[in-house]
Amino acid sequence: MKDIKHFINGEYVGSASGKTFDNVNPANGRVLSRVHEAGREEVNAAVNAARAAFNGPWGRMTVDQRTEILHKVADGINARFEEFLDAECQDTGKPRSLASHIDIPRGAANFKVFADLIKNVPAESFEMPTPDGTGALNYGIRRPKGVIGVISPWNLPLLLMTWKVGPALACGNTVVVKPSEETPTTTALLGEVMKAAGVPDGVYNVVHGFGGNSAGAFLTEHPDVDAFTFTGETGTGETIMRAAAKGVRQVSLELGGKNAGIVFADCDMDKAIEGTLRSVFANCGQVCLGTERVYVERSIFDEFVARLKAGAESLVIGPPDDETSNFGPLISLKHREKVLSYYQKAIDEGATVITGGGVPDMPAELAHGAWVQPTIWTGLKDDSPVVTEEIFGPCCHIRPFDSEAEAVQLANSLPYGLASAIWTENVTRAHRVAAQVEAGIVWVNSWFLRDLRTSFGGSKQSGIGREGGVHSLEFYTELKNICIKL
Ligand SMILES: NC(=O)c1ccc[n+]([C@@H]2O[C@H](COP(=O)([O-])OP(=O)(O)OC[C@H]3O[C@@H](n4cnc5c(N)ncnc54)[C@H](O)[C@@H]3O)[C@@H](O)[C@H]2O)c1
Ligand SMILES: O=C/C=C/C=C(\O)C(=O)O
Repeated sequence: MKDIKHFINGEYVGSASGKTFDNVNPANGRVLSRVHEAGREEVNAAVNAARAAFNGPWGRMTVDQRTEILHKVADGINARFEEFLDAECQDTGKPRSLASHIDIPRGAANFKVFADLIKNVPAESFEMPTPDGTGALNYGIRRPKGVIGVISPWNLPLLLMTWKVGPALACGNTVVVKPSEETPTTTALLGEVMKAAGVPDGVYNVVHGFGGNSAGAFLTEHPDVDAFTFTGETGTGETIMRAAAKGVRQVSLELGGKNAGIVFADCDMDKAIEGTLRSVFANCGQVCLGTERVYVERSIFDEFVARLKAGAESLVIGPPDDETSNFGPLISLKHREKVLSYYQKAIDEGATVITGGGVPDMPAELAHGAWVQPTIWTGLKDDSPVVTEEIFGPCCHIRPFDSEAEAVQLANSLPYGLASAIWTENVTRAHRVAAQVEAGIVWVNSWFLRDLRTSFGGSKQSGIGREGGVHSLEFYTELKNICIKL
């Protein structure tokens, strides 16, 4: 059985305690590898290594030297594309067609984009008068923050981890990464790529383990980490924020959502169906940006529901190695219990189950996998937990609306505000509604269309701060003003 170890100061090391946990393939329930669980000792070693590399070789490099190495990291991911793809698909069960188009290419792009960006950020400067007439010049310079703690989730493991590590390193920081316990493999593999690309030892460190009372908590409690960047559940974000408060450390939080899709009668129905299908069911519904509430103008409600049902029923459920499959399992049996509890709640509350609602029949070799059916409901009340709480599964509730104002009010009715998708061919309406929807990201006639230079993040309980483009550089650097009296 393969062992997955921590990556500390350029070396793979096991846990002193000898403690390990199983990494399970959610498509068939088989154990893929044994993962070492970090104690305080390993976390401490990783943070110390990161600090030494920050004060040492990485901190001393020029921006050109650093960015050249980060391009090599991206090239290294691409050179080992199939290995990354296999690892990601086995850890998550997601279709190869998805991971080969999104997860792994974005893993590489996240290094290239921020390596290029950092070379092109202008600095601000202000000239000012002084009473003696000589004047003064103010100018800003950016410096890396130091050691960054990166805590990432399991749904897009390589993509979401590199989305943070790419800009953090480009800005000259060093990192200690705690990947999700469900998906440790690509984060571990990246250590080999870093080493081969010439990233100095200690710049990229990885500790494995769980959240509370394990590697995650030990990392956030460590006093020598300067800032934390986290993607995951809102409740975990609150816990991390509390830990970061000690020592007044900054946080960037990309949290949960309960995203609304708004479909107007003047939409292009083909586009709205195709986009909504993706936004509800891609990655088995485990995308933070995914749509779980769909509001449809009443005159097209029945047609929309019928066509989304047909689309959901045409999805091909299967494991990653089945090339025809485009719908994989959930991440774990534990997560399936949560999703199925909402499937039951919907029935208890009198929903009309348009399609799905249970567990699909799978062949014997996949019977222990975390499979669920793509599911659509109608008829629930607006305050049902199925409509107000993030399920993070392949399901949505569809509800009719009668006016634009009602659609906006419904979309804004929850404490989350991550993303929204609006479907209309009326460009004036698109601008008007997009401006009113309370979300950090609004797509019009598209979904998950990403330009990495744009801001990314959530409002309300969906997060704090923005990453992407210069916004990432703002988080991963400290801006200093220098005032020179002339
Ligand atoms: N806003 C975004 O960009 C975005 C993107 C992807 C996922 N998400 C959200 O992530 C969630 C799914 O991911 P998940 O289940 O892995 O989230 P999670 O919060 O359970 O775990 C995320 C990470 O935090 C760690 N963790 C858990 N408890 C911790 C603690 N007390 N201290 C330190 N670390 C701790 C976990 O081990 C894991 O590495 C969903 O809510 C989804 O909406 C948000
Ligand atoms: O599941 C959440 C998806 C997040 C996507 C990004 O952070 C991104 O595309 O940069």
